[in-house]
Amino acid sequence: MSVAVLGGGAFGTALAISIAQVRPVILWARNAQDWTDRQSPRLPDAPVPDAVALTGDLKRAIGADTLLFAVPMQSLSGLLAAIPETLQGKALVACCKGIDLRTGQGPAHRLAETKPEATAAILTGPSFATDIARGLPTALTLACADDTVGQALQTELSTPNLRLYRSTDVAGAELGGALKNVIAIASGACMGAGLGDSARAALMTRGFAEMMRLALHFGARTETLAGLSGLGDLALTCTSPLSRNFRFGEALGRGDTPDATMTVEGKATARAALDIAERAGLSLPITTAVHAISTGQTSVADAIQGLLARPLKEE
Ligand SMILES: NC(=O)C1=CN([C@@H]2O[C@H](COP(=O)(O)OP(=O)(O)OC[C@H]3O[C@@H](n4cnc5c(N)ncnc54)[C@H](O)[C@@H]3O)[C@@H](O)[C@H]2O)C=CC1
Ligand SMILES: O=C(CO)COP(=O)(O)O
Repeated sequence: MSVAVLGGGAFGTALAISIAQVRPVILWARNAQDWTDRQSPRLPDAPVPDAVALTGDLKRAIGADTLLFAVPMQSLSGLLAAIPETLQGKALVACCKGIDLRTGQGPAHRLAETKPEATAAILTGPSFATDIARGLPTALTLACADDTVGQALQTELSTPNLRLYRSTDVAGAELGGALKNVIAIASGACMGAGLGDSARAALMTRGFAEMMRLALHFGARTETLAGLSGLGDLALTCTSPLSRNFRFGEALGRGDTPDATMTVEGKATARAALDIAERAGLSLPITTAVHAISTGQTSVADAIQGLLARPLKEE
């Protein structure tokens, strides 16, 4: 089975580097012609090996049997629109984290709705691209509703440093990976504002409660949220400055201007999560606060004060 990664950013490039250890892989980057020394502008110091066929030809890439979609969540529909071809019988693996603002769908559901002739899956979990590219041990969740396809993908995409755990809970994996980025912004804002580790622990814990509340409403399984794609990724992203969502929140907490060139999935995800929560009649106070600080509607100090002043309730 041939594999192609669509998206030459940090994560797509890192995945291609790792997969190239076990099989030839195509890496499609829309700006491949601008790369220097086979290095992604988004992942410097990690040249792709010769086992990676780097191309700017999308038609060549989608000829592979397994396609990994590693573009930012809000760009996924645009990429799919650039692929009018039928993808009959292929496996489409979403490698992005978020909720589509227009449809309220997670990435695997976007793939499934747009390309019903193919089988959709999602690859998500605690993994910095730089760690994967360096060959450091990483564990991810590979979720596919069709467990037979899931088993095949698990075998096909596991590498010496990429250990994949299989699940059939696509909704849970999608929402865990999406919502953890929102809480990571809150965690960064908390640390940037100097509120301390105890406050961060409270935000992570209550943020996980919001993740569970929303995900279980959409049929997710508790064990999925308590696994790599939920709690695992939450722990990683809320505690490391390698996280762009964390750094974005940290800058806001410090009163600095965040780096506008970074992909920060949690900003759009906060808005999208509030839209689906409102329709579901669910309260997400931390997500609400993150949206407010991310859009400049309130300061971090006022947002934290607002959370502390909420009516007392049972845990
Ligand atoms: N960077 C990381 O450590 C990890 C990232 N992810 C996820 O991977 C997804 C991609 O993020 P990164 O690679 O980190 O972002 P990035 O900012 O490093 O790269 C994004 C890439 O997507 C390309 N792109 C954007 N719109 C496109 C379009 N319409 N068509 C084709 N290419 C397009 C850009 O040119 C860029 O090369 C995100 O959802 C992120 O949450 C998941 C795990 C780890
Ligand atoms: O998803 C990631 C780690 O699992 C990458 O986190 P950031 O998008 O916050 O950099």
